[in-house]
Amino acid sequence: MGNCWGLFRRRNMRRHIVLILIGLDNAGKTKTVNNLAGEKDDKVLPTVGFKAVNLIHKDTPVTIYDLGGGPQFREIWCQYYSEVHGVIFVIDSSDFSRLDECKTVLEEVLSHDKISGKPVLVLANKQDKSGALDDIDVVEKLNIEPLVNKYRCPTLVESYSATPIDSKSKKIKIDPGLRKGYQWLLNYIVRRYGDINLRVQTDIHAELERRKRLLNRASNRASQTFTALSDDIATQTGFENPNFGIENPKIEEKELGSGLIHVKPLRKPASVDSTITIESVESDNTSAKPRLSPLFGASNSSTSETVRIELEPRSEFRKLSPIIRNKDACNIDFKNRPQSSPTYQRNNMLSGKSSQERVIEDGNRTWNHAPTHVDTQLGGLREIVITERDPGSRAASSDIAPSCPATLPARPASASRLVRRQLEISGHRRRLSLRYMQRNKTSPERASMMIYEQKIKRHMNKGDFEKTVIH
Ligand SMILES: Nc1nc2c(ncn2[C@@H]2O[C@H](COP(=O)(O)OP(=O)(O)OP(=O)(O)O)[C@@H](O)[C@H]2O)c(=O)[nH]1
Ligand SMILES: [Mg+2]
Repeated sequence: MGNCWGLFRRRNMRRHIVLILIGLDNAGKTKTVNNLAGEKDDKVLPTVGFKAVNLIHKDTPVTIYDLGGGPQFREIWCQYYSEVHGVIFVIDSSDFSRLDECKTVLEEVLSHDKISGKPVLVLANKQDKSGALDDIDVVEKLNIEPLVNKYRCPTLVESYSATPIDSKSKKIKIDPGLRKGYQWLLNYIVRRYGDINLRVQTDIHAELERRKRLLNRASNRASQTFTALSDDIATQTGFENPNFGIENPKIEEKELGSGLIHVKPLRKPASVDSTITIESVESDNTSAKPRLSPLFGASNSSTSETVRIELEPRSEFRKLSPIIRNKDACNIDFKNRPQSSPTYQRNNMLSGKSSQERVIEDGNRTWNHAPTHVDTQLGGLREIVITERDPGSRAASSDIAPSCPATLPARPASASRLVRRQLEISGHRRRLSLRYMQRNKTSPERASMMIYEQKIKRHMNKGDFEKTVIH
């Protein structure tokens, strides 16, 4: 029974020997492997990259990787080290000028942690050339003995010639030295196949894991870049155009503050969250970078007004606005900043003294007590009120206020156009544009409002605003 089990195991144990064939360029590696494969080659060309040759040794498949020996190809040798059971290192024993280079390269190979301890066959090729070093000379010149001892590599050095002596003979002759060395290497591996193969499989697994980690890291980087890129694209192709020029800046002062702006997302957000960005630029300098929002920063404008922005529909408002809605309120504005805000403190200093009440009519509804903020320190800050749309007046509020010029279409295509139009109407010296951005729900910035300053971006969170009811 024990014998049957052993036979069964032996039959089912699939051996596959993998060898690597390396050495300096022009050493005769390809010629050697062709010789082993029984291929007659009159002329061989330098190997670019690698070539895999499949042979059979006593029913065991053998794969030999013939790698290019040029300096540019030596870097890829190590990519094969983990999966090989043994090494064939070929030397041109007639080329004395490259013996030092050869010695350095051999040490680099043997010292590699995926090679150390594996069997190595050193072949001293081109014995047919006069003055070629034989195997003993090669051992001496390349200092092979201490080298292989140091890296615990079982090694055999054989001299041979890859060019058959009888070149006219049709039958391929394998040099006895080559045959002997090759047989020794394969027999050594077969005898210790279990141990060597265990090491090979472990090394392959480790290498695969390493490559997987690298790939994951690379794909993470790629997705981050993609997210950043798509955000950028969303910003650039959303609804705003920071360099939009005001076509008709000469508008009567009396029209200031008139009109109602409807802000609506281009696409209804489904699985993504949304952020609105408000920014302003000087209208008389279209190439200027966006400056601090007139909501929160200094303004050179001497005018003061209220720009109303209506968001619709009501259910979308939370998604769109960074402001928390009051439980019982239906109107929300930006005017109350947190108490820590310098603007808020300045407002308090001026509390009510400079603020006026203004009534703005949109034709259907009257906006009472919409406070216009005048901040002397800020040089006439324009106040922007974002108001939730009254659901009862959906149809009416979808129209532009009658006080707007008649040339305007009933529903402009985008929020930025609406805002620009509002500013054109008001003749404001500064331009405001709205950005509609979609962000992944998991993004921590999903409910933030970006205020653009000259060079830096400031993120305003929900907590930066207070809810207010406008009666
Ligand atoms: N005289 C002689 N020439 C040989 C022998 N073996 C190879 N050559 C010649 O040496 C040259 C290089 O042989 P290759 O087999 O291409 O050498 P290689 O090591 O594969 O070179 P790379 O692919 O560039 O790394 C060829 O011109 C061969 O004909 C040999 O035993 N004797
Ligand atoms: Mg070659």
